[in-house]
Amino acid sequence: MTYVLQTHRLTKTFKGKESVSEVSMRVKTGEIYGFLGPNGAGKTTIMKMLTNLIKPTSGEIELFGEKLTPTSYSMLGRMGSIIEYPIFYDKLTARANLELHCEYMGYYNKRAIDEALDLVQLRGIDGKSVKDFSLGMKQRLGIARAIVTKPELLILDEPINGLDPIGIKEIRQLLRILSQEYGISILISSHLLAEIEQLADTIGVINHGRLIQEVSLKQVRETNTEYIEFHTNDCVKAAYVLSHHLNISNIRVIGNETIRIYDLTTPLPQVNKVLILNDVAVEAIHQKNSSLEDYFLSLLNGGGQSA
Ligand SMILES: Nc1ncnc2c1ncn2[C@@H]1O[C@H](COP(=O)(O)OP(=O)(O)OP(=O)(O)O)[C@@H](O)[C@H]1O
Repeated sequence: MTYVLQTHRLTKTFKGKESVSEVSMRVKTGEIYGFLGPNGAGKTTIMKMLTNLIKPTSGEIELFGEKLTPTSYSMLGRMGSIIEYPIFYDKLTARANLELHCEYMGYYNKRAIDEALDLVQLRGIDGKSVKDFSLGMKQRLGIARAIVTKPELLILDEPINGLDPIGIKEIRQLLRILSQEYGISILISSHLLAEIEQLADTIGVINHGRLIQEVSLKQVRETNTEYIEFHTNDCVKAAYVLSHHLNISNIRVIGNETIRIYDLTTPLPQVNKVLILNDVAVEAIHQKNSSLEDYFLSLLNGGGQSA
């Protein structure tokens, strides 16, 4: 397994307050990694450090297997990014903006601009001034600018924020093409699970500057589709009985009185019986379907610890 990007205890402090705290994340080469967290969680700050726009207070960043330093210019040339809102020279045309960017990056390949414009479906209107572009068109032009120099890694900060459903679908399709057909690794952030769950291979959940969880979506889907839930006044004892008498380890304790069992190999009546036989008071035991949303919400709300 190779990683295109890794951070080691990455931390950023602004005026004595930690906005990013000891984040150690790993993005596999070729995957789409979704950064999920509410506004203010620290996503943009991390992305700014990854692209050398701001300097970490402590910790390390490794890109393409090498440590990022303030002078890693060649490494930055292997990345494309949109951090916060993409800014253009408004009076210039879309094509002129891309030409300027290529010049700035020292990248000279006449065909690359046409290819990037084709990919984001702006080829026919690339002679228009950017000031006449809609938000969706600007986002697509931002992606064209990020990919025109043929990067191996794309870093996109909320690229679908503010777009209508059609615009969101277009960007999603485009990112899938970039990943699957061009083999570009992508790190994308969003505060909405629905926006990235259809796209990402791995999700890193971030809240209050900390990486709470890094999981493969496939794994989450497999383990969180169905579960048995019950209430009890002794979660510790219940967890012990489940583990030692029924050999069930995939459980989640929610708050003080609720337990979820994600391993459904033992039928509900049997679970109930064994708990009662071992003097665990069980209330309202039932089988439920969980959604990905429940799973991530419980992480963000601080509830749930894997036993
Ligand atoms: N230059 C700065 N000076 C002081 N505080 C900052 C600065 N940049 C970011 N912060 C703070 O760091 C925290 C994380 O902000 P950040 O923008 O990284 O979050 P985010 O997850 O990207 O959220 P959003 O989606 O709203 O941008 C916030 O509390 C923010 O106020």
